[in-house]
Amino acid sequence: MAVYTDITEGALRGFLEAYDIGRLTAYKGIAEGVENSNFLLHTTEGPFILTLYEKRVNAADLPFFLGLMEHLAARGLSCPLPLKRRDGALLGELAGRPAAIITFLEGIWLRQPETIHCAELGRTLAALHRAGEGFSLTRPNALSVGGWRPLWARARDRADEIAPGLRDGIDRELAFLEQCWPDGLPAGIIHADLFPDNVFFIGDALTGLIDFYFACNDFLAYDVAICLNAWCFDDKTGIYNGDKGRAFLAAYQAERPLDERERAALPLLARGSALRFFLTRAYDWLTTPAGALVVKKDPLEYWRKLRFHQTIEDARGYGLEI
Ligand SMILES: Nc1ncnc2c1ncn2[C@@H]1O[C@H](COP(=O)(O)OP(=O)(O)OP(=O)(O)O)[C@@H](O)[C@H]1O
Ligand SMILES: N[C@@H](CCO)C(=O)O
Repeated sequence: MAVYTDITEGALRGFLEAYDIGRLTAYKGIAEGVENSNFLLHTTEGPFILTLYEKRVNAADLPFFLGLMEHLAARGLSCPLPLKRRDGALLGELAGRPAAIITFLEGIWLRQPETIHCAELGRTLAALHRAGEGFSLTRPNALSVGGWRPLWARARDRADEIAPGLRDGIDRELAFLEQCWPDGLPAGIIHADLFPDNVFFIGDALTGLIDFYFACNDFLAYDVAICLNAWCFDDKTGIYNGDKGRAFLAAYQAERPLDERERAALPLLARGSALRFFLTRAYDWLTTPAGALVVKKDPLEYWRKLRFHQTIEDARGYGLEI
């Protein structure tokens, strides 16, 4: 559930006076998501999404996230557009939290994406990378190689409670990745959390991307590796699906071919991105109190994916034609 901060109708109506979006006719909290509080609003002008930014989002990053959505939407990417208040600001305050209204995107996210959806994703990820060019603000990726050790330090001592042997396994992997992490790959704006729950479809057509609150500047191929992890493994068996991987990579490359260095780095980037999601999940797993309303995500799913990537010698292992 993700309504951490409740709002009253009176406060909401007051907040909406700063906008030009018609009269409020209904609103309700949205249960999905774990980071922020989201509400679906209906006004006489249509549906909108209201987001109250919670503690894990650094308020200093909000101009980057909101500005980025504006930049991408202006370049034709289908993503929410933050609405300007009458005073021109994108951000206001509601119930003591920074708050913004963004446009509503039609579509639903797919619990079991198929090969055709992975191809749509590849095409759109490349479009996102192209559309991000020229965005004037920057935000380093706090969850890339430099951020992993501090995160690990907060989970390491209790890691074997998740599964015996994890502490040593992750120690070794982290040391290896810190030593071998590539540098100088093509970089730009990445989404950094493009999981199926952040991608909407109607039928087989991709209608838009949401949740840019991990977006940052990093290697573009790191985003590719995140998607291989999040989209191309079979949910039930945990086995890598070469058809999905091939379709995703071919569609991406049709719009933005990976260069030789990116291809060579793909297995490492896939290991790193699996470690990144393992670490945040492990931390949450160990620190979220029992009985909390948020559903904890399984860190071991990402440990298993990481172990698979350790066996991959080159990008052909993911279905990339070389
Ligand atoms: N622009 C939008 N149009 C339609 N629905 C939206 C939009 N933005 C958010 N939603 C709905 O709100 C839900 C939660 O949004 P979102 O994933 O951004 O929340 P979050 O708490 O920041 O997420 P996460 O836990 O994935 O980091 C989505 O699954 C979707 O149902
Ligand atoms: N997509 C992340 C959650 C944070 O958005 C995960 O599956 O671990």
